[in-house]
Amino acid sequence: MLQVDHVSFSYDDTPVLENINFRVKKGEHVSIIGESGCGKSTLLKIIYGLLDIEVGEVYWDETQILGPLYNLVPGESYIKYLSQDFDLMPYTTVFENVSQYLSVFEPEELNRRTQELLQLIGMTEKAHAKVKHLSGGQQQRVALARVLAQQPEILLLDEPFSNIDNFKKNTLRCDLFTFLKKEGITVLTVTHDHNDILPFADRVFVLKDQQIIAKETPKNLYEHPKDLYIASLFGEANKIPINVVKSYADTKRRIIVYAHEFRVSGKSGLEVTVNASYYMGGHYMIRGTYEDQNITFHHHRALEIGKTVFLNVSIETINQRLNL
Ligand SMILES: Nc1ncnc2c1ncn2[C@@H]1O[C@H](COP(=O)(O)OP(=O)(O)OP(=O)(O)O)[C@@H](O)[C@H]1O
Repeated sequence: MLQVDHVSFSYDDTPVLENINFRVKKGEHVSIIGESGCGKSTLLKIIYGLLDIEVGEVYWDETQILGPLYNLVPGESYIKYLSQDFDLMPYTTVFENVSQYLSVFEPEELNRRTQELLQLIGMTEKAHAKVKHLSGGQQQRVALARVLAQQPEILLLDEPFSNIDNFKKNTLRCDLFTFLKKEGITVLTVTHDHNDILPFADRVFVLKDQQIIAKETPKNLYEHPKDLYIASLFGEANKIPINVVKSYADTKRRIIVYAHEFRVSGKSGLEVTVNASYYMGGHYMIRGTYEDQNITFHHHRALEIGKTVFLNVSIETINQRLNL
């Protein structure tokens, strides 16, 4: 089990993390999300032992993970950190990069394991290409296979698909997260992309103002976001009074509604003046105003600027947000 107890950290005099506490079970997959600059990468670096913490402790089972003051070479064999800096051997081949840490005394196993990992990252055909001739996205995939070849017990991934195009990303993330579960590897993934989180994470930790403000399953977090900050990590979201979309509701409570949950209707609901329509492929994203509040919603066609429309929300969505 990974145990992070009362961890606080500052860069010089700027506090970044304050009293962070959590446990991650063996084989669990946790996503760490939050706005840019909130300290996600810093947290991974602390767990890997790249930074010295002023307060708190990090343990993997019985072993304390210490920073560079106490441990000059970070990264014990049980833990691997895949950062934006891929740490590859550019003048050798993809195969050599991936197999470097496998035993040469078991050539068949070395070959089998390397081929398995090359297949996982979709690079079998590039096995004999030199790494320096690969694109950024291909190098990122090789870096991933290289850390997996070292069979870590815990894997820290910092934006693991940031350089990879959508076409490859969907297959890769599905194959990778299935592989990690099968191998029982504990994973912490820092990401901005909710497609990395919703289908794959067991739990999501949300960082804000130096603290973890939520530790939930992806489904709970998405369906019952505590505030707009959390909802906005999953897409465009709005906070509106219930009684405006359901006139019979005698409550002034406000709920969060994702942009795709609004329906445009004839004459009752949230009265919105349209300011702009943006083509998004499968739908238009419409920006408008209700009283002085900005509202974003989806619609199947563009709407005229200045037009007034009424938005409704289904009773199922309202009940879900109210936890009924
Ligand atoms: N080496 C450093 N020295 C000083 N400040 C730093 C250093 N590294 C990061 N910071 C600052 O610490 C804060 C947290 O940075 P961090 O990289 O952990 O954020 P993040 O949540 O991973 O951001 P992003 O999502 O943009 O990658 C930021 O304000 C950043 O500017």
